[in-house]
Amino acid sequence: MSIQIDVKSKSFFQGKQGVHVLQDVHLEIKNGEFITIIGPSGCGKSTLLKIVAGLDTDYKGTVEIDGVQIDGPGLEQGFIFQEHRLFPWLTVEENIAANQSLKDVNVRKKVDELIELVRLKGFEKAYPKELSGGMAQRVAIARALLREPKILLLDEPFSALDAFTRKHLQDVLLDIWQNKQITMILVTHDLDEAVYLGTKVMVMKAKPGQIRKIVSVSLPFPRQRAHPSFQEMRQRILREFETAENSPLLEGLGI
Ligand SMILES: Nc1ncnc2c1ncn2[C@@H]1O[C@H](COP(=O)(O)OP(=O)(O)OP(=O)(O)O)[C@@H](O)[C@H]1O
Repeated sequence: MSIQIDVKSKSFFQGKQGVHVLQDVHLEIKNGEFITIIGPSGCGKSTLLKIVAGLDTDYKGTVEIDGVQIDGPGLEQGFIFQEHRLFPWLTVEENIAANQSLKDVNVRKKVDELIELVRLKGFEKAYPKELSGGMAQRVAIARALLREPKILLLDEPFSALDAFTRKHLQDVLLDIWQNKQITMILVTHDLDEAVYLGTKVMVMKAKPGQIRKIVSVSLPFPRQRAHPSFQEMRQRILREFETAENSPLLEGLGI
């Protein structure tokens, strides 16, 4: 599904104090694209994602999915948060099914397929407390996919995980994107992750949050992090941050 984002402005008000978070964010995302968003802390990445998810409708402008303006959360959009938000009292398969019955043959079939897709076979009956962080996040991804969203919105989904698990889940996500042809928007603080996954990397600037640059990444999948063309792309995006206003991000990248 294509997404037309036209956010003219977004502010938060606390009492009479207003924080101007987003200004003139215009972006067209084509069906099947994988957009990664990167930018300094507080520039409004999560706010923008919530607007596209229909979780925040209090802004000036419009967001359209396939030409239809959204006014709240819909079945088209799946949302994956930084923390997995699983129900601790439900097993893996029950969490994935959520409010649908596993006794329904169709639901059972879909849950089994998803367990296979997120590589959790053998853990169907496990409870969240028995899972690693990476496994729990895979359950959360499967749960979001059960509703067959056409758009998946991911807000720093792997940031709490160790580097090895993170790389593994990046590949799981690419598998899903290639198999299901879902339009993806992923917010990250990790430049490597942004370049590894995105068909386009959107670089934001802060105060107010705006698009600084959209860089197309035409490297073929699966991408090789050590390849010179990957490193060149990484450097090119990094240069977009080479201004004082974006220095907090550079610190976060350990550069
Ligand atoms: N519900 C809210 N009420 C008031 N202010 C908010 C609210 N949510 C976000 N903000 C403010 O809006 C700005 C943007 O927040 P947002 O979480 O979208 O940034 P971000 O780019 O995702 O940050 P980070 O990279 O640190 O997660 C911040 O200044 C934040 O304090």
